[in-house]
Amino acid sequence: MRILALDLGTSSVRGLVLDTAARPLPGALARRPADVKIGDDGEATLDARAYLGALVECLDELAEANHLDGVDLVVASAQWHSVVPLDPGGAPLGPVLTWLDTRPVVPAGVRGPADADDFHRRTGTWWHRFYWSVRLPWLRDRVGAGQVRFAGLVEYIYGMLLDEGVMSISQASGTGLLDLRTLDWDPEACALAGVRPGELPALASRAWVGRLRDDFARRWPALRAAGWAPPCGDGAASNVGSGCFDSRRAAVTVGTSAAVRLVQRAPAGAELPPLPEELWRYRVDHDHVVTGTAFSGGGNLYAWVRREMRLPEGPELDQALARVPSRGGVPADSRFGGDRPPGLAPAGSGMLAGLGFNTTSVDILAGLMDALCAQVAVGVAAIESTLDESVQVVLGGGAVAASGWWRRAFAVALAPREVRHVRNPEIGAVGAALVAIGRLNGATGLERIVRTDEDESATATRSDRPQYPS
Ligand SMILES: Nc1ncnc2c1ncn2[C@@H]1O[C@H](COP(=O)(O)OP(=O)(O)OP(=O)(O)O)[C@@H](O)[C@H]1O
Ligand SMILES: O=C(O)[C@H](O)[C@@H](O)[C@H](O)[C@H](O)CO
Repeated sequence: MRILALDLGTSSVRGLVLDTAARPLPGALARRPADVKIGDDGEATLDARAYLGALVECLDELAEANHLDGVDLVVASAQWHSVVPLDPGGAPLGPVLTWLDTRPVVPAGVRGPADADDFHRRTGTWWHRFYWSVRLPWLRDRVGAGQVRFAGLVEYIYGMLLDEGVMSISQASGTGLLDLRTLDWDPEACALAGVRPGELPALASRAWVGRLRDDFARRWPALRAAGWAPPCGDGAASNVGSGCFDSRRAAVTVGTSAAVRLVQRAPAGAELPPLPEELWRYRVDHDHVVTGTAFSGGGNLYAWVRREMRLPEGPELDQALARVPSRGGVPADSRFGGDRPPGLAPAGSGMLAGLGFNTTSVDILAGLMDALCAQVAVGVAAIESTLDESVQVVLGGGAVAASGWWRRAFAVALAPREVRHVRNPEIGAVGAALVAIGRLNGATGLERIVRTDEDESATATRSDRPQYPS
């Protein structure tokens, strides 16, 4: 048995083939960049058709190299919170609003949830521009009077590729419209969203399995008989792929964006664990919740410095960074993309301070990376506030896989906690596979988790190493 894992990320779309234990098979990876359109007004959108096209190209590439042979399960780690308006035939009526889009505003004159604390406990979210309770009325105003339904990016894609389009419990929880205990749409959140029956995707049952539509099965015959599992929210998948699926370990993931989260068992219908007021909560699956805080600045900060300043690359960058101690970069505010909920700072809230004639692009990068470490440290403390003991922290994601300096800065910011690191940058894909095959017990499929102070040890195997340039 082989597993095809799709990673529907923000800066790229990837398809990877994994073995039965959810270990990536060497060389079986196809990747296409995704092009987020960023506007000065807070726009951050993706073109749905172009994104689907990029995924189709990834699968064509894997099929061409016969990597899809023997695949019988397809899983996906997909970005949470995105939304695209669709016409009744499933065609996009506009671009996909991503998590980074800060334009939606709460409508004037509308009273929010009757009991904001209870709303937060039930949905794990707030009445905030980030969630569908605010995004759908804003989008509806823009698409005009015709018939419309709403889907996330992955529901649009599955709707095009598969014989039946549904929304997984994990993806639905990222909308902010799901009651996390009953696993049904929350009536008050849906009323705030102004959503009518039939305008939201159907929720996938625990046993749901999708199949490729005939035209795509002809294109990729190796996938004709494969079952497609309900997609997992990328944050949830990243925790599981980092080996963090119980209260002992929190995952810090730095991909395009960043987050710190804790997975806990909470079967459907059971009472949920306590939720600190500054943290969100979503679902991994029918049996687990994930609680945490996220930041819009992550690997995109590195991408910005690289694009806008003369940042050295590869070993030259590593050597220049080695001269900057942790907390030695310029004082910085990394909120270039604005606040994530519950914060309200708009896009463009980043800041650099203490610049001098000797300041280099590397000092600026270090300051921005350190600023994120400090935000994450506050998040870890909030997560620990509901637990009896402090957590072990596992770092993962493409950006920390590529940057030893960032890993060491996290270890300093999170001390005295034990900080470990997953070398494999494909934690989302691995995690989505582990969730789909029900192996949330750590027995198999996880890349070796190493201590950050063992990072540069000569024991790293080729497949352990980051696949991104430094
Ligand atoms: N040397 C480096 N130092 C810091 N960040 C880096 C480095 N090299 C790459 N990155 C960043 O890593 C990010 C890519 O990570 P990853 O592939 O996990 O993201 P993604 O899956 O697209 O994002 P997300 O999961 O948030 O949607 C990019 O934002 C890139 O700028
Ligand atoms: O846990 C997380 O990582 C966040 O909650 C998500 O908001 C992701 O950042 C988003 O899906 C973009 O990838």
